[in-house]
Amino acid sequence: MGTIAVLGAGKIGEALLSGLISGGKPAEELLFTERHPERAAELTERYGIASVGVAEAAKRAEVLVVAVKPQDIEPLLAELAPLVDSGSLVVSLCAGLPTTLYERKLPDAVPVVRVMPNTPMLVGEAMSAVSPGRYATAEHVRAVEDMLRSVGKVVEVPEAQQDAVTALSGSGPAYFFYLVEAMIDAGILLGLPRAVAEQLIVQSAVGAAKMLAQGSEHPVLLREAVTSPAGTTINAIRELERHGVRAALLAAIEAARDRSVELGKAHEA
Ligand SMILES: NC(=O)C1=CN([C@@H]2O[C@H](COP(=O)(O)OP(=O)(O)OC[C@H]3O[C@@H](n4cnc5c(N)ncnc54)[C@H](OP(=O)(O)O)[C@@H]3O)[C@@H](O)[C@H]2O)C=CC1
Ligand SMILES: O=C(O)[C@@H]1CCC=N1
Repeated sequence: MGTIAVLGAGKIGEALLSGLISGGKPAEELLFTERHPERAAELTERYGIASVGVAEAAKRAEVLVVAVKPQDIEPLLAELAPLVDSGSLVVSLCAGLPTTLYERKLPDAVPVVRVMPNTPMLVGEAMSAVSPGRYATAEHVRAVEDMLRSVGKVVEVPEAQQDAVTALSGSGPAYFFYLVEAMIDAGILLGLPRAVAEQLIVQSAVGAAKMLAQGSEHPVLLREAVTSPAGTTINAIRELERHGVRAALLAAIEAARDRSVELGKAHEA
């Protein structure tokens, strides 16, 4: 894949640029657009990547990655429409926005691939789900998957599943950070120094994640192995069940899915 331009270098845009650089992509083959000059200068200084306008991005890049908030999509598509054609490749990272929105607002036959990544791209551990739009060929999908594989893992899903994916893995890192934050607070409650509580919980999270990633045992078995008869863990599990933590997670992720659907509906014709 040649030059990639990220349109909107905020949190996820920067995570992608940073991950691609760490994955070996030369800075000369990356571009970004950004509406705040100070932010643009900061990113150029940090990664050596040039900031350009949308017109130059469309002219120089083979792949245009849209990473603006869904609320900002309409003016960007209006700007892009006269600049792209069927030889371009547009990749959307935006929660909720269907490929049909792009196909409606851009000229005929512009290929669009919808992707839901997550911020662990920054450390080469993203989980990304990819869905081709109407005009995207297998070759386009392969190119996008190759790009995403350099910053983590990739699955292809039917586009109808993207709102669920967004709620699960797009937002997923936030749930783990929230859990870690709450567990560190518990350490403070029990009288541990914050730095010690942080180290204990972060390393426990890393260890648990590595065991899960190995995939040799189901999470239920891994949890059971920690839960000794008449021991400490079962007392904690009883409290988690009593406070409805499992039901809270189901409801939380369903609410995130509903918001993704709503973001897409806001741009229906
Ligand atoms: N953050 C995450 O974990 C994930 C985010 N996403 C998706 O990625 C997209 C971006 O999210 P996130 O990075 O969190 O949001 P941010 O607000 O951090 O980033 C978006 C950036 O785009 C800028 N921008 C808006 N319009 C334009 C434009 N026309 N030209 C150039 N820059 C523009 C914004 O400027 P300004 O600051 O002025 O608004 C902002 O800097 C969203 O659609 C989101 O759904 C997907 C997966 C994960
Ligand atoms: O919160 C959001 O809307 C974005 C999409 C997935 C993660 N962050």
